Amino acid sequence: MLIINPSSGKEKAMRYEEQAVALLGKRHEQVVVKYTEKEGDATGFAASACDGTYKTLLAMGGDGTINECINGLAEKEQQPNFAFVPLGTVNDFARALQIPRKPEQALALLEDYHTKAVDIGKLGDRYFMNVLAVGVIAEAVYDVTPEEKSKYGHFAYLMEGAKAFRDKTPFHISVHTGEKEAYDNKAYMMLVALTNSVAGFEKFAKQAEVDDHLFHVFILNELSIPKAAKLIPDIFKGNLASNEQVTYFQAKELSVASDTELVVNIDGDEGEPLPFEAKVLPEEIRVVVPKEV
Ligand SMILES: Nc1ncnc2c1ncn2[C@@H]1O[C@H](COP(=O)(O)OP(=O)(O)OP(=O)(O)O)[C@@H](O)[C@H]1O
Repeated sequence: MLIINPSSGKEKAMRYEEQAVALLGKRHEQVVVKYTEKEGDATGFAASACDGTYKTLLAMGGDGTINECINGLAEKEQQPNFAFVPLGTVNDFARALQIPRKPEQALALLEDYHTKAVDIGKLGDRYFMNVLAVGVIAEAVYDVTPEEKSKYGHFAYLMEGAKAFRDKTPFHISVHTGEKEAYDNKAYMMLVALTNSVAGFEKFAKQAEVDDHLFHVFILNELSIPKAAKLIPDIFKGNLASNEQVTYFQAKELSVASDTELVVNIDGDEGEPLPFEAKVLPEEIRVVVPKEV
């Protein structure tokens, strides 16, 4: 099955349809093409590709479309392998899996066809492949307009994030990992990363492997202006875990609560209000990746 979000990546997806169908046709007897029209379509199509007759699901779209496909595939018994052509602005999942961001090169992976089983996360009845976020950055994401996104790419998020920090107010958050209390204090932001790449910063969680069965939790627990100056280079260099304003730990499951009204951001989209529980589903999705990954 080929799922195309015709609106993704400045309408680039349609240009690659023919090439994608030809490549899939070399390996498979039949190719079914589905076009999304609205939110939820990709999830529905991906779920229908788990009926046992499909061997490969190829998606062409941004992180939103990929997240939707994962929501259709997760915890299904007869999952096809999942391939994708990243056509969004940020493409964190592609960065984490070293899937080329040039569409022709991403499509070429279908000729070599290596797969890797990767972890995803589950929160309530929703699944995610990249990141959960609580706090200022999470809210800043909603303020980024499509125009800013196409003009500044992932730096648009950083700019909104920096603006949000001006009006900083910490909230209280308590985090349990299984039975153990891992954090119970004030925080400005919490990020739970499954992959190294967050908001386009490939070293953000450099310790994260796509199949390590772990959440990598970063809590910004302090925010003083002189120290904040070190935060940005630490994000670029991958030293966030050892930054003195950051508490870092790993977990297989999390339960998170706050006495402030907060909403968790799931892979860049607005999710549920706190509290929430989340767990890793180890090696849940088989993704077509470059041989060396
Ligand atoms: N035909 C369509 N026209 C407009 N919007 C669509 C269509 N089909 C799906 N969508 C919406 O597009 C969203 C996903 O967009 P996606 O993230 O894949 O691409 P993008 O916006 O180009 O990527 P990015 O956000 O990284 O820039 C879906 O959640 C859905 O709401």
